[in-house]
Amino acid sequence: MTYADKLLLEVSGLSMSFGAQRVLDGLDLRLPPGIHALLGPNGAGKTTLVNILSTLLRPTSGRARVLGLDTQSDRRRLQRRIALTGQYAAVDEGLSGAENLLMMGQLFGLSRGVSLKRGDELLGRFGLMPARAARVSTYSGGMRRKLDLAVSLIAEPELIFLDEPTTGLDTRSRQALWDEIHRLAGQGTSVFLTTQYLDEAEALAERILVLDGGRIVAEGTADVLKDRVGGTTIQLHDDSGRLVSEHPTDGTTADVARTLTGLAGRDPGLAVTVRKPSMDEVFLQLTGHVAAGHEPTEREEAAA
Ligand SMILES: Nc1ncnc2c1ncn2[C@@H]1O[C@H](COP(=O)(O)OP(=O)(O)OP(=O)(O)O)[C@@H](O)[C@H]1O
Repeated sequence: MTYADKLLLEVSGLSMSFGAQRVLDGLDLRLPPGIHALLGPNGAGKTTLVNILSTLLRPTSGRARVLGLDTQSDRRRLQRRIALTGQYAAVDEGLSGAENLLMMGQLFGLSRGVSLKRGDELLGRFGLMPARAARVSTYSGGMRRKLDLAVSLIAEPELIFLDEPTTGLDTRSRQALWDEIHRLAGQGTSVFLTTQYLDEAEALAERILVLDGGRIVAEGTADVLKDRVGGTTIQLHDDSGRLVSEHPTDGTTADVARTLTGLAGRDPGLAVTVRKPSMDEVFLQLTGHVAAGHEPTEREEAAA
């Protein structure tokens, strides 16, 4: 097995333009198997990248290998090993949930019996058993999204692309999807998801990629990205909550104790907080603008 075979994704010099608009601008990426989140604001090019990686779209230039296969020349072979769940549920409205799963299972070469069995397992896992025989046209948005995910999992892909999987879902459905993504990862399926939500990227992904201006502007674990933006600090506040001073720390008990010993003599009455920058602050620092759906805090406005 070559090194490239062990990589989940390998992208070099990838660019995509629509007319005069350059959406991706010479992207380079090498990712191992695992859960990866592509984070970026509206229009950053997340869907465009996912569509290229999942073979739906041909890049203007550059190349991408997924699971060791070229997205253009090995298109067919690659399509059998990946699944894509889009922002808009792509299931047949006229069929029931069970029929959609049966159809997709058979399309992927599974027998009728196996398709039905696996389909019912998936319906159960997503809490859709009561709606098993109901037409999808009667499903709520959240139910459709879950069915969409179930449909893309029936062939047990090695890699699943989830394009903004929880956009528009209520908190409970969102949590159910998060749980399912963790479960998938636990059984060895890799996940490449896009999101505009920092908390989602932080909760799910081992590695976060920040896409902005057609390029990956940062890459790493949530902790690594937070460290790039100044890391952990000890903050001291007075009675009225005003920030009096802020001191860098590595966050360990030894370092916090040492720092506080020095400070306690000077300001014995102040309140202490040990604080890591939020993913929102990280996003602002890395891209120069706030993330979608986020009201900037005073602190972030000051930082901008
Ligand atoms: N087929 C297309 N033809 C022309 N322009 C396109 C096409 N697809 C995408 N674009 C443009 O490319 C840019 C990036 O779009 P894309 O959907 O990849 O962004 P995104 O990061 O997924 O955004 P969102 O979070 O809003 O889904 C946008 O300005 C969009 O209008």
